Amino acid sequence: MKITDLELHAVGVPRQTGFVNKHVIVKIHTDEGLSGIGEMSDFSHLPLYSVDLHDLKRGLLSILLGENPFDLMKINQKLTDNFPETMYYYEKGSFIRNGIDNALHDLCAKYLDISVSDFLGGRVKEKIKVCYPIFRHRFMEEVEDNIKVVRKKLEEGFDVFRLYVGKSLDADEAFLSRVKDEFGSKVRIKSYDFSHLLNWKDASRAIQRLTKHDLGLEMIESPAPRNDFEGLYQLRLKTDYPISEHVWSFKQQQEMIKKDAIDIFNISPVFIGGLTAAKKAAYAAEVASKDIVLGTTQELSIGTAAMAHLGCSLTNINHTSDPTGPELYVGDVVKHRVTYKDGYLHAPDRNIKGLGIELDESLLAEYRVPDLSWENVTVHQLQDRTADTKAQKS
Ligand SMILES: O=C(O)[C@@H](O)[C@H](O)[C@H](O)[C@@H](O)C(=O)O
Ligand SMILES: [Mg+2]
Ligand SMILES: [Mg+2]
Repeated sequence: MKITDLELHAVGVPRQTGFVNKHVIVKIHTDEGLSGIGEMSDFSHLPLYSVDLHDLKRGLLSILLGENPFDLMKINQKLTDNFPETMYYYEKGSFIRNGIDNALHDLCAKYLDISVSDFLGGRVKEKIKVCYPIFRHRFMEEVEDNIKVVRKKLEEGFDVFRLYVGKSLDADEAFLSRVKDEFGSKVRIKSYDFSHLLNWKDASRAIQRLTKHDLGLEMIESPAPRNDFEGLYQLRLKTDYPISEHVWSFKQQQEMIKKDAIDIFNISPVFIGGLTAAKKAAYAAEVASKDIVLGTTQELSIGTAAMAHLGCSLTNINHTSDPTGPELYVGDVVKHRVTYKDGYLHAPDRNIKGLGIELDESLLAEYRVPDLSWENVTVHQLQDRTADTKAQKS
């Protein structure tokens, strides 16, 4: 089987909050008549530059044309040579590699007439416990709106949430005590995510305040600037709560292992550049005796299905994971979205080959946007994933 062509389609899909995220849907065609689909998820993160899709397609074709999709290691090596790791969380090269690697997995599994999880090594489970995100409070008046989100999602079966914190600790605390008063033990908040906004000493003081409201806290995420391994290590000594951090390069993962800087690796294919790379990061974590959690950029259904296949094939996910994109977006580009039930992400039926997800061409056309260019967005909108333009005073 040889790769003969590639299609890249940019789509803009709004979230329930009104915030629009741009993704790229990938199709890889072969001389066997088989095609694979993938997703380069959520380009709507800082830094403010955009990828030119015509250029990208030309470059990727120069890497992929004529290759056998089963040569995953060779192709991934070529991709990494051309879209190298940069030690930056939201590096767009990783999103690009991920979309291609997703589609290659879909293609190879379809060719073999098996599901992607069987291609990845089989299943250890059928579903993954996940949590719904509560985006960062900037103002006290946002607390009641977020309580409404908890109320609604609890009715839909989500009993675990994670909370982005660190901009208004008063509001963070008010939210936590409201959750406790209204929902008691029916709701858990599994992590506080500082998103690298604070230095470790400020984060340490914030952790002291926020952990007074422990509602089932499993981890504290990104409580130091990116790549501040020493800061993470210092924090780890100061708190009994496990510290988690995203993995965005193998060098960074190596430094975190060497420094014993964290307890839990947050692994998502999009940030490390594909299923192949994510598997490697998960195995590295296992060798280093660290836990893992499946992270997210909030993918659409294709990206989420890829993660569900991966997650169900790994033996060392021992924390509530994060992928809930299809629950956040108002639409999708597939015939049937991935399934969430009782707070679990279910892997697509194992009897369906490939990713088990079918593109819907009319939805693809409906959400298509001409390119990945930026509309008017502010830094706080990008950091806090909100359509609200009201800025903080300080
Ligand atoms: O755990 C995280 O840090 C998040 O999922 C973070 O990456 C978010 O900004 C996410 O990517 C989103 O788009 O909401
Ligand atoms: Mg995070
Ligand atoms: Mg994202």
